[in-house]
Amino acid sequence: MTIRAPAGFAAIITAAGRGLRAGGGRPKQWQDLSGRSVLARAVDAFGGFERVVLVVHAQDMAQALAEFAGRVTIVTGAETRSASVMAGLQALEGQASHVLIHDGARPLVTDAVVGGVIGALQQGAIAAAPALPVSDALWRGQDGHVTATAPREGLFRAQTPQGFSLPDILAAHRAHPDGAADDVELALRMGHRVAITQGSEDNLKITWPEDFARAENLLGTAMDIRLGNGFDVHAFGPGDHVWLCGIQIPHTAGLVGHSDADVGMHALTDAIYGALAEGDIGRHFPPSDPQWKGADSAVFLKHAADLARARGFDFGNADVTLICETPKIGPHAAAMQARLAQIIGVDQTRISVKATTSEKLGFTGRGEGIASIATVALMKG
Ligand SMILES: Nc1ccn([C@@H]2O[C@H](COP(=O)(O)OP(=O)(O)OP(=O)(O)O)[C@@H](O)[C@H]2O)c(=O)n1
Ligand SMILES: C[C@](O)(CO)[C@H](O)COP(=O)(O)O
Repeated sequence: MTIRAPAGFAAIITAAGRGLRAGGGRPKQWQDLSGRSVLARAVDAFGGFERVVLVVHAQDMAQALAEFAGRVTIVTGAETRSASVMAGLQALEGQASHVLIHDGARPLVTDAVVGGVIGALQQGAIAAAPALPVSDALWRGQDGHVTATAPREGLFRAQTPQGFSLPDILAAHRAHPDGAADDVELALRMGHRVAITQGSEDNLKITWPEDFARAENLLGTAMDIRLGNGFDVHAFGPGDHVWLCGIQIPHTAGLVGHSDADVGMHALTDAIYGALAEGDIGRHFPPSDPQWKGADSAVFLKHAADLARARGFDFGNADVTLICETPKIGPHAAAMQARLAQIIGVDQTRISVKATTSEKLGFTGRGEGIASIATVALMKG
């Protein structure tokens, strides 16, 4: 159910930010959240409003028109959130009595939250906005240490949509072109009383990469299971040891590579990137970059594992197979499993390392190098 707004109530949805803190290939509001974009979910929440103005970045205008034309009025935003809001307000001037201003980055706003703001405005408030009381202790900190505590009584975490009488918030923006963190701050600067309405823990603002996983959990979407595979080969060359799955093994040859040439760890790292649709090691650690010359491949594996966790995934299991005639892997397999488990941060029982020969066939059979294949399962939900 989408709440039906009273006549004269309009909405502005701000979506012109670049989402730098959230990362990803494109701004957070355009990224997928369980099958629909963050922004599509935010826009849907205001489907019961007669007028909705969507503020987007100039670079996103084509996509916005393709996705939302006909449902909302689309205008171009500006450098700051306040300036983007101002662009939306100008588009609404004279066309509504009240406006609710909402972050396009808050996709899970509920009817109850929107209804609370509308209700307060209908009862005569010039401004009303949802918030939640701060429930954790508050500290000041510096250099990773607590320097002081701060009282939390009377403190709230501000959310959106923030609702206003349209002429009053327009006047506030015109009087303060320097902007503010949010629109309530501008209303306060004008001396308006702002009613606090009930916020919701579900109404999170997607800000950091891990917020996508939080939002997906709140949506209660089905478990997301990802499988990835990786394959790698390194040739033998001069040397007296090889690195395999993080363990140094004395050998009659070394493995040739830009990094430490740990073929097992590379295959596993690529399997994780594959499960995340994040390319391969070369994309994240280009071989053309001299800083990775001779690098410990644990750096690559840890990066991939951290990326999976940042996306909200836990490790189901990983299975690595080394393909070579020599050296013998069996005596080292347990140590390899332990080392891989340590780097990824999982119990050893979830990591398998095994080996096979290729029956003297092919390049591994001729002892020219070592190949490895790996499979990983990631789970979320
Ligand atoms: N110039 C801007 C900046 C922000 N916003 C919007 O305001 C909301 C809240 O801003 P924020 O979470 O800070 O988004 P970004 O500015 O995109 O994030 P970041 O600071 O991480 O780059 C978002 O929906 C964002 O798209 C906007 O319309 N115009
Ligand atoms: C408007 C807002 O979402 C209210 O909590 C918040 O002020 C936006 O802050 P940001 O620093 O632009 O993310």
